[in-house]
Amino acid sequence: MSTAVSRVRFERRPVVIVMGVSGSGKSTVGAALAARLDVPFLDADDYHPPASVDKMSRGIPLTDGDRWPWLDALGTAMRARADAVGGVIAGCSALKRAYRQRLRDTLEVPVVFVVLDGGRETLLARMTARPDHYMPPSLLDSQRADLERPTDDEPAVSLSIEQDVDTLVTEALAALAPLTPAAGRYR
Ligand SMILES: Nc1ncnc2c1ncn2[C@@H]1O[C@H](COP(=O)(O)OP(=O)(O)OP(=O)(O)O)[C@@H](O)[C@H]1O
Ligand SMILES: O=C(O)[C@H](O)[C@@H](O)[C@H](O)[C@H](O)CO
Repeated sequence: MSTAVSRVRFERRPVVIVMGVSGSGKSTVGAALAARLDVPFLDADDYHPPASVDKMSRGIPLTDGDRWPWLDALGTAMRARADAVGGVIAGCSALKRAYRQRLRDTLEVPVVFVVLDGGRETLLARMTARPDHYMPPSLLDSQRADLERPTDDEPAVSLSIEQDVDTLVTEALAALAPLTPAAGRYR
């Protein structure tokens, strides 16, 4: 857990971005965490324009220029949920520090990044086994090259993906609980 995360106090309920490279489990862990916290889950995959999905499915990595409007669309949608419901979880690669800062600037409320971190072999195996996803395993190395892990001054909790989903959710809940007002705690 970073020093910065211990200073976060959620206003009502958790506002969290589950981040990591493709295949790290953002959609799976993010949705399970949101269900436990009883907050909406937004999958960043749903915010890409068709041209970006087409690009990735042809094995071409996205550029910063492709990603800025996508990050802004996701951040705006998260902000609306945070305002309406008090909390929200998103699954978003958020690979670079500047992307995370852009999301934080759009959100304007405290957010914690839950980083799903793991080795190339595990990631490749999970991407290869996954049926019907537009993201080809050939893009894993560019994802890993783009990844800038959060530093201590960013509000982030890092978890190892070499554990089952239930364990990851339990660990994330344990990290988030002290930051959450009692009335907003999960059921
Ligand atoms: N901790 C885990 N243990 C075992 N399998 C997992 C775990 N987390 C995710 N998986 C599986 O690995 C695959 C990738 O997970 P998922 O699609 O959630 O990743 P993702 O980060 O959202 O990927 P992408 O960014 O490419 O959409 C899925 O088939 C999922 O069921
Ligand atoms: O920033 C990016 O390159 C993209 O967000 C990718 O990470 C994909 O969207 C996702 O991982 C595949 O589903």
